[in-house]
Amino acid sequence: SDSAEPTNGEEEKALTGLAMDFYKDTCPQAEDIIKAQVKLLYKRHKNTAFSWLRNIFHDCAVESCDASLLLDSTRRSLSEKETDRSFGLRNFRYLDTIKEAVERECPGVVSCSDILVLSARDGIVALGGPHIPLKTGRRDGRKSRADLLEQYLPDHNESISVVLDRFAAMGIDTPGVVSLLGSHSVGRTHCMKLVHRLYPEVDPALNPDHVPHMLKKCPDPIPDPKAVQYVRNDRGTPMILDNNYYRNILDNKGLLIVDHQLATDKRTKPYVKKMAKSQDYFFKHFSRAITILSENNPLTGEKGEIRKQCNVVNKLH
Ligand code: HEM
Ligand SMILES: [Ca+2]
Ligand SMILES: [Ca+2]
Repeated sequence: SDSAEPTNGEEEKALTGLAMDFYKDTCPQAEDIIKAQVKLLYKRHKNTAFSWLRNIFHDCAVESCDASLLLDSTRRSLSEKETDRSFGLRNFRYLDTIKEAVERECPGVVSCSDILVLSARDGIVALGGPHIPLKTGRRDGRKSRADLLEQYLPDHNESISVVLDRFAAMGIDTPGVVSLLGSHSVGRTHCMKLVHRLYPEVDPALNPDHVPHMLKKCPDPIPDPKAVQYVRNDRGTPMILDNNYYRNILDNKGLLIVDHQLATDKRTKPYVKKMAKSQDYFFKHFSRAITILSENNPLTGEKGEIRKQCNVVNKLH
């Protein structure tokens, strides 16, 4: 018979520790406050939405969605933010703004990891992407995972095999990976990560029509790491999370080696083509993959803590 019990919030919590609207009793306004802050901050600083989206990858894919990404360096440990893989991550101060707004209503209740995930969710909507219902109830970790980071985050020139393996380990399949890379439909890439495709010779895989623009934006073979020199990831619709990325990479205008490989590898190319044709198909897989990513190995129950300030762990008394 089909008499499966409908699951309610309590049962959900018992299974994964995460639940829809986890704070409904302890801070019912939490999600509305976050949404309102995201709207306000996005209006003033559009590119903070790129950061919110990138954060969910850089936090959740490294062991756990535990806000380890947000910790500052201490005398004893290097922060994840200061590693090479994190190059270009920015706008952390606006997450602090959101946290402060939530703390004013409900001090000590809502975790930085949930704020990180919900700001990504609401940021995706601001960028024109899908609304993705996501669970909450994550707690914050107490240590930087800078030492493990390279095991989890693929580099810009990684092979597709390695990329697929790393995401498969989190339960994300091939179309899921292809959809997540669609995030490179917004934002920018610094010349630091691009010059190896331009100097000493231009990578013949690059579309010759795209090269003059890249050379103009990145005129130095060895860019000053402090200079803010970059190329926009998607020249067509740089501020919108849409499927234009897939048309770019099929047209050999992908900036990173991984972007280019995604459009040429026989395992990923069929999905790239489908996503280039159908925004709905892209959004469907993107929503599913973001959900899985956001539920990667959370700290729940008694584990971890609710950080008071997102960039430092709580003091133990
Ligand atoms: C194989 C996996 C990936 C690699 C190697 C990769 C690498 C990079 C690199 C090198 C940049 C340029 C950073 C800069 O120079 O400022 C970048 C930008 C970006 N990435 Fe990825 N990425 C990957 C997957 C993802 C995923 C899964 C997401 C989101 C879920 C994402 C979101 C973004 C966003 C939004 C930007 C633009 C950031 C900005 O404008 O500040 N990336 N990525
Ligand atoms: Ca983490
Ligand atoms: Ca776009």
